Amino acid sequence: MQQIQIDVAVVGAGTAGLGAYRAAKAQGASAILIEGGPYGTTCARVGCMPSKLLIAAAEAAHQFEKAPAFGIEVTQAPKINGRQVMDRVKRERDRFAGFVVEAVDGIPAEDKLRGYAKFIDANTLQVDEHTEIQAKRIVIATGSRPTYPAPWASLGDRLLVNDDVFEWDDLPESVAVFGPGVIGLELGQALHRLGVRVLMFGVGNQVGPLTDPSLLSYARKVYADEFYLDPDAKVEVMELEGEGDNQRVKLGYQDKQGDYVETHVDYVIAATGRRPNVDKLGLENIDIELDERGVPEADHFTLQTSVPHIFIAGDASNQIPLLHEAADQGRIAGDNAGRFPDIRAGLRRSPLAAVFSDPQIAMVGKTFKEVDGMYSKCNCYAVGEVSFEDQGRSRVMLKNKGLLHVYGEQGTGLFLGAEMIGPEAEHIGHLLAWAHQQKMTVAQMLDMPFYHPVIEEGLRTALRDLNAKLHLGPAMIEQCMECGPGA
Ligand SMILES: Cc1cc2nc3c(=O)[nH]c(=O)nc-3n(C[C@H](O)[C@H](O)[C@H](O)COP(=O)(O)OP(=O)(O)OC[C@H]3O[C@@H](n4cnc5c(N)ncnc54)[C@H](O)[C@@H]3O)c2cc1C
Ligand SMILES: NC(=O)c1ccc[n+]([C@@H]2O[C@H](COP(=O)([O-])OP(=O)(O)OC[C@H]3O[C@@H](n4cnc5c(N)ncnc54)[C@H](O)[C@@H]3O)[C@@H](O)[C@H]2O)c1
Repeated sequence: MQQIQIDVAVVGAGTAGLGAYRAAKAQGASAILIEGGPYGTTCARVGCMPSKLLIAAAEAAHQFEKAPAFGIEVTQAPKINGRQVMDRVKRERDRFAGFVVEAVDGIPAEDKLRGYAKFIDANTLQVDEHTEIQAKRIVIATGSRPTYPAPWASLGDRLLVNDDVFEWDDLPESVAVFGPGVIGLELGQALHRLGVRVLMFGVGNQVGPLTDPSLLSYARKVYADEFYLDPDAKVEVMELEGEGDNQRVKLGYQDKQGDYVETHVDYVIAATGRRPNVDKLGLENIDIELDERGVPEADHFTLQTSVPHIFIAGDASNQIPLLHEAADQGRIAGDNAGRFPDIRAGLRRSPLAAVFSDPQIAMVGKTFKEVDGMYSKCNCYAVGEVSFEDQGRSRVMLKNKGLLHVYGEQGTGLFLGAEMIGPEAEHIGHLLAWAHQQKMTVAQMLDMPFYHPVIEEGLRTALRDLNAKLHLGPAMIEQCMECGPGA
């Protein structure tokens, strides 16, 4: 067995691991990057980028459906060429992943090791059967993987996860998507718009990451108006039928009226959540504090675990499984592993998440659930609201579906957070996150410029409503003419 002695070992060469490696090296430490799977990162290979490529194709197809409402006749139904759709998705995906692989190629060979690492003790990692590493400090950056109920595995290759979808050469005729969370909504709606028959099933009425009851019920309706979505489904039968190319998945479920329905789909896509890749790391060999999911507990600002020289970053940390968070956490964990024991608190930005469904969803700062949990006893928060159904620019563009709630603190007028389902939520979410990180009050946000006619005028309406409800500004004027028509 090869023996290696190193200052910092980074386990996992995804977004968090690459950042951790660079940050540790920048501190002058010797470092090694260990990767068991393919280089290229989850985000570029099977996550953010291919999903957005599929959505982009779906949006192009959807324009034809919207055109008649503007008076533009579409005389022939658009032909969606599934092979060409998937070809572009994979070609562009490979280009993005290729950039990452090129960056990894630029890392000196002696700093890279292929294979799966596991802990032998708190300073020793074994990589496959070929190498033992003695590391003074270790960063766990092993990412996450899809999780689904074990019995579903009996569906064999008719059960898919996101990774499999992006390997398709052609689009199937039909799929059942389980889990109307972030991945399910994005993939399911895109496939529907690309002509695939989509049935989407959830549990407990949850849709996307929303926690605000009004927005949740809006979301349930708006997506269900477009494709079959039952967020609290009762699926009684899910089994394989037929052989070879004729094989299908038979589904038996109670529809929303309570009637039993039987149907067949080509594939079941499990989008029922992800679990951190820490279960095969040999954590039982080290005395480390774990949370209820078996993930090492870590300080939010330093990413240090209960074992001082072990840090954790990215999806593996079970904190906020998003790309920009993985990048930030990787940098902080690597920097601290490099400079150990003189560790520093890193910058943790205001929470921001976006779902690229249509309408989009954005979550900023504290969620409704968090705000309500912290402030409801003293009755010291208020909610400002705008509906995008009558909002000027949204109506102009026929994107007038959605609702925005902004939360503020009574007394101080501090902006606490927001949940949104609606047009351009990815951009409104950024404005709100920047304001949140600057710790702005609602009044300060209202002092900022708003152009006309733009969707952001809807945000201004919600902020004015909030300011009034916080008793810090005048009551809302129903038809505010100086605000601009439809603002
Ligand atoms: C379909 C989908 C869409 C997404 N869309 C978005 C989006 O639009 N925006 C966004 O912000 N986020 C999105 N995400 C989330 C984002 O992709 C992840 O948060 C991010 O990629 C996590 O990075 P990471 O470095 O923690 O993990 P990864 O990039 O997965 O890296 C972990 C690496 O560790 C390796 N590894 C695991 N165990 C071991 C071991 N024992 N030894 C050695 N190596 C090991 C793995 O092979 C992997 O390469 C999406 C995710 C999915 C699945
Ligand atoms: N746009 C983005 O930023 C983006 C896109 C995709 C993924 N991601 C990241 O990936 C993470 C994982 O996404 P995800 O969609 O897998 O998880 P998720 O937690 O967002 O959604 C899982 C959904 O599955 C449902 N569910 C659980 N068990 C079920 C069952 N047996 N049957 C039917 N439904 C069931 C849950 O109620 C939930 O709605 C997200 O939290 C997000 O951080 C981000």
